[in-house]
Amino acid sequence: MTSTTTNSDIPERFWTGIPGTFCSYTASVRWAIILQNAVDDTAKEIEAIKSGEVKVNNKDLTLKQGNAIKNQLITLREELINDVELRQFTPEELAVSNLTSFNEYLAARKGDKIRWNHSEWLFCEIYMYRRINCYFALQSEWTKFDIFNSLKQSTFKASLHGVVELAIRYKNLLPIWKQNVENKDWDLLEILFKEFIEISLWGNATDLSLLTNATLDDIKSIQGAKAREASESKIVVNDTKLAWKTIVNANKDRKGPVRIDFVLDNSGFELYADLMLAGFLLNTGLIDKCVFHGKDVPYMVSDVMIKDLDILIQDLLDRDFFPTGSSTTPDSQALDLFANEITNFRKQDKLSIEADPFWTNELDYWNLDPSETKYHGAQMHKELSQATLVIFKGDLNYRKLTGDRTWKRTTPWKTAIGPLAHNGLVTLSLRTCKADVQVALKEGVDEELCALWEKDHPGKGSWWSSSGKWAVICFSDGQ
Ligand SMILES: O=P(O)(O)OC[C@H]1O[C@](O)(CO)[C@@H](O)[C@@H]1O
Ligand SMILES: [Mg+2]
Ligand SMILES: [Mn+2]
Repeated sequence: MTSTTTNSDIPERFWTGIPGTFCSYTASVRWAIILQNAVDDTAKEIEAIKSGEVKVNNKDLTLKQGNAIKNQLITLREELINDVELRQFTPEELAVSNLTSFNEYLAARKGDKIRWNHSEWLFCEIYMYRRINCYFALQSEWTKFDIFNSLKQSTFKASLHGVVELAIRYKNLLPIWKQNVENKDWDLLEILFKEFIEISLWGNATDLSLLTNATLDDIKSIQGAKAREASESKIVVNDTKLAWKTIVNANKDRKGPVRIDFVLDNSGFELYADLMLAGFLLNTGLIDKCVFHGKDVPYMVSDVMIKDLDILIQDLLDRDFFPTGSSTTPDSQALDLFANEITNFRKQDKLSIEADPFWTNELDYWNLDPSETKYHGAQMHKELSQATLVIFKGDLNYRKLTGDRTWKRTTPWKTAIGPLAHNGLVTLSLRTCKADVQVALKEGVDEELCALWEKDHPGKGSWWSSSGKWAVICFSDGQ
């Protein structure tokens, strides 16, 4: 595993005890809120079962188990608030979930007395979601219950405006895409690639200003460029052109099927935006196959599980979920068309979704390398090596790519991603910035944005990178 960084100059990871960081704020404030929401949503499910609104096989047992889970979550929240030492997973928890790597981590640091507010952020945050998941996995009537599903669904439902906008744009562009399969207008395709990359990038923002009812001419017009310029100004590192070149080269000297993999982030609108990008790439013939990598357990509140793709398609076809009038209205037809497109892609095996345990353990992506043979790092590296390009979505993936370390913010991307810079994977990180870690900035950019953010957030200027208001698009050719 050749890496451009030697051990000595690899900085510490972000630590929940560093005062004044977004990381310590997350540990001391936000996690307790996330846990309280889980308690509340469990209580709501229990009430719905009691009232008969939710039908279950064995009502008494389900209610008894539900109350046990609710009390365990309340206790976990108290542990967090009392900043107790993190315990190992028990043998019965290990029996239902892949968690040995977490116990190894804790055993190796026994002396450090790892506590909630005294731990590496990356490990501790993921550990918390695994602790939550164990409570459900250990109760026979709750093993398939996704405690975050109601939040995932309510957020997606609220995205109606953006969902319809995108579906109509897709329907309008489809004929143009199909015309480009044989003789490609590469300039046009590049403009559309940039547009759909930005749609996927900003996935969780539903007010996609790019998506006014712009016609194709608008996109190519000055006005379109102005709209794109506005949103591009928030992208402080932008390697889109390098990713585009990779796709063009793969098309021009086709040595076999062209495949793009997505290491997914959030379900709902972000997954929907990812499907739009996949639809563009598949319908123009730029790629033959798209592989989505989701999570095997509920994770980071909103991350995609395989069942969430099925639910998304059902939601698009459900006139109650998205009230777009009768099935003959233009909006309903656009949603139905898109849902059927995705269903057909899956039937034709042009789109598949998988969920390996690697994506929900605490290992950072420096372990996405042939050298990691214990927890599927090598296996996933082999799997992703079949792709022309691997797109990593969102902030947590970015934190795992960079090891969530306290790098100088001008650290080159290829330094921050360690072995991934040289182990053959061609990668693109599409990240809305929601954490302290930030690299690959040009000289002066961080100072400028810190000063800007400081104005309205005294003492927290550097939290601009945790605000979700800026984004980065970072490419590595893996060579
Ligand atoms: O869904 P995303 O973009 O990965 O964001 C998840 C991020 O949200 C946070 O919880 C915000 O702090 C981070 O811990 C995490 O990296
Ligand atoms: Mg996420
Ligand atoms: Mn996200």
